[in-house]
Amino acid sequence: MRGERPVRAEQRIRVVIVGGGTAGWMTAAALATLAPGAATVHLVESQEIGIVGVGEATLPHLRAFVARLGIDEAAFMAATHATFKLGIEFRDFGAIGDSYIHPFGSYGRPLDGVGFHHYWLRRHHAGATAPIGDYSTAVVAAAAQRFTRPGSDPHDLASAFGYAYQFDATRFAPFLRAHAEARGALRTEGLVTGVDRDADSGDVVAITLADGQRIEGDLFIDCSGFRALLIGGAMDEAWEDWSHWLPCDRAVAAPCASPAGGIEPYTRATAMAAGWRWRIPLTHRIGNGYVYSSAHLSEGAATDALVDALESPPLAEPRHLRFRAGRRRRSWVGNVLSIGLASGFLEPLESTSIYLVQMAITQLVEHFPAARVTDADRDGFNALVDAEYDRLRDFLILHYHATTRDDSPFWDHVRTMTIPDSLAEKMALWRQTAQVSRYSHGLFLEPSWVAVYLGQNVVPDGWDPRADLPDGAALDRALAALRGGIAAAVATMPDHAAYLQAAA
Ligand SMILES: Cc1cc2nc3c(=O)[nH]c(=O)nc-3n(C[C@H](O)[C@H](O)[C@H](O)COP(=O)(O)OP(=O)(O)OC[C@H]3O[C@@H](n4cnc5c(N)ncnc54)[C@H](O)[C@@H]3O)c2cc1C
Repeated sequence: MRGERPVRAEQRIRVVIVGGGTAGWMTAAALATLAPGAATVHLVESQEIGIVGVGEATLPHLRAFVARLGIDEAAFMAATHATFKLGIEFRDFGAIGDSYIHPFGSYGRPLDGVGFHHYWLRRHHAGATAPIGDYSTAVVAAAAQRFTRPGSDPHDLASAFGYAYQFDATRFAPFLRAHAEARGALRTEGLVTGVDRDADSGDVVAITLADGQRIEGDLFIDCSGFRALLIGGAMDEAWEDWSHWLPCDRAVAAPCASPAGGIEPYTRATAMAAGWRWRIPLTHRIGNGYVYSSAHLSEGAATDALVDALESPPLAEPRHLRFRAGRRRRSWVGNVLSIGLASGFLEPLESTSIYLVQMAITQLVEHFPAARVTDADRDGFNALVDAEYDRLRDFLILHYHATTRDDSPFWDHVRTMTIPDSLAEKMALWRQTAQVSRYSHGLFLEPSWVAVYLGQNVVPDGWDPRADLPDGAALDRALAALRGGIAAAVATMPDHAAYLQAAA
């Protein structure tokens, strides 16, 4: 599998996956479903070690994964106690008391090729008070706790949004396991204790387990989580550390009972003294956690702050997790490819980890060697993974850096720290021209950046001059009609909790 060495033409490629968390079973399910003629799949996991098992909020892309694997959405949602998600509400980030929703979907509609937010900025600077969220169907529906699946006409305002899921992460991997095993994936329970490498090529040829079993393969996928047994251990691939920009390195998590009333179709992130707290409503409980910087807060104080903030007593002992922001210098080295926490970690502020797993799997399936793996395949894969990680890193840093908070050492640090040049350039472009750096693929396109910039009070003084062309009164009427149309469309949507019940 290395360089130009042909793979064994007479057989399917033997894929060995180390790790049975979300990353491992997503990979196994995808390969068993999408490449059954090309690969055999053998997954090794150790229940003694267990899985991270947090990761309850997702992005709309997961729907495509579920659909492509032929998974029935209703069955998947029932098995994982899932709710629908229209975006993330950020509280207290730009300043204490502030709140905005980063929606899955656009604001308004572009007019004559000019983005809607330019028109909004023009009217905002003229004194108009309606927040930009009033022009997003996802924001208005989320705030009203209403939900329906979008229709197929993208020009219809009522359909101008996407949705994702909030689910019980401990149930996702077992659900996918059943799917993968039904399609021929093999599973072995055991602790990996050794890795055999070819002396000449450096490729991994086999892993050995504590009970002496030896499992050979052609392609090894490291889904061993933070342990990174193959990519970090055997291949010793360097780690690029980003903790100077993203200092949160701990989390404490605890579920609590759902309050009476509705179920919010959105995740909430509330800024705290030394990080932020998530709140994720599922059908049977609320998931909560405090992501914090251990340089600024002790474990005990973080736990107390989380428990104090819960709506009801915790349903389980608080769980403590440790991590570091960053990524492997290369995710695919030789015949070892890392997916999930083994390849990198970005805190869950924008629910990006499972997306990154999915993106890597999609690339793997697309690059899946028909006959041989070339350096170009590996380089192409690594370049895409790097680009995604680097852009997400900048997007997350923006949430911290774009603040006026000076109420704790943590917020003083992130407000005043030196940010990556790539983010400084993006912010300068926005401030000067109200333009968002464009890229054609990947995560978080223009509306997402607009949501966070405006939500955190980074408001440019100018806008695209073409937005000055329409007559002011006519523009006001058009904006009012848009708001009214969205409000009317949302008013016809069912209550989210009732919709879930009807769909169950
Ligand atoms: C606090 C926190 C909150 C998060 N929230 C979100 C979120 O809201 N949304 C989101 O998308 N993501 C979130 N994530 C990330 C998400 O949890 C992970 O991306 C996802 O669970 C994938 O984990 P994994 O499969 O890579 O690793 P793990 O779940 O750690 O699985 C590792 C596997 O490797 C196995 N293993 C390890 N060593 C050995 C060995 N020696 N022998 C055999 N097996 C071994 C383990 O048994 C396990 O099966 C969050 C992460 C954290 C830490």
